Amino acid sequence: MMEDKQMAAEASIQYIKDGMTVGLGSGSTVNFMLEKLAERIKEGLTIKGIPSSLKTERFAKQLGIPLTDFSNTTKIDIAIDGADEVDPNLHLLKGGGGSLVREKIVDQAADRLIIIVDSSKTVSKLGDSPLPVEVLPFGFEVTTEQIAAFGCTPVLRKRDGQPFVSDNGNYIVDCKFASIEDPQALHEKLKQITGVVETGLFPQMAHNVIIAREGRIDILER
Ligand SMILES: O=C(CO)[C@H](O)[C@H](O)COP(=O)(O)O
Repeated sequence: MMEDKQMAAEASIQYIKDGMTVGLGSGSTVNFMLEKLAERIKEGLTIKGIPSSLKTERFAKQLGIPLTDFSNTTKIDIAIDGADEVDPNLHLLKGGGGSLVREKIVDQAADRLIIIVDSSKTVSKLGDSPLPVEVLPFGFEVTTEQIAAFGCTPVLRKRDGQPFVSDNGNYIVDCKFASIEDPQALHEKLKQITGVVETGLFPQMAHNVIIAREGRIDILER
């Protein structure tokens, strides 16, 4: 049986039309979307993708999806991306895969952002998972203390015992808050810290969220 992530991913393909520039998100759910998109392209669909991570870029190239970049166009018709948490207002928490900065640039450039998730990602309030925050490596110790002052427990993300390094050469601090009452306000506060590059809070950005739950699809609209 098709898993829910794949089902949500495939349901997003209907929104992609001939001639579009498509923002390609990151993560395992997006990878299912890329596989289906590659099939449509082989059947004759003409699109160009702008990837939001080096991983997505590599996989899209492997699948034969034509790519472009912001040096050719700054207009994205539609972006399709995953998320780690989605609340009832369609605010998102992202960055579990560490691609939040490029994802936000791509998602914000899109006329329409479609999020694809399985039902495990739906929450009544954001903050069950730690909030990923991308920080400059220089002075990350200071930046992390300043982030903690907003009421969370920050943990520097590591891989093989070393700091995880994002596609942009930065670190990620995973910040566990008791709960996130106002995602926009928290995002704005964190962004005021000089060493913070970007937060994984994406409030008021998704136009649609496609949720697959035990083989059934729900499409939420903002
Ligand atoms: O924000 C992300 C990466 O930075 C991903 O979209 C998010 O982690 C969802 O991943 P998956 O589809 O593998 O569950």
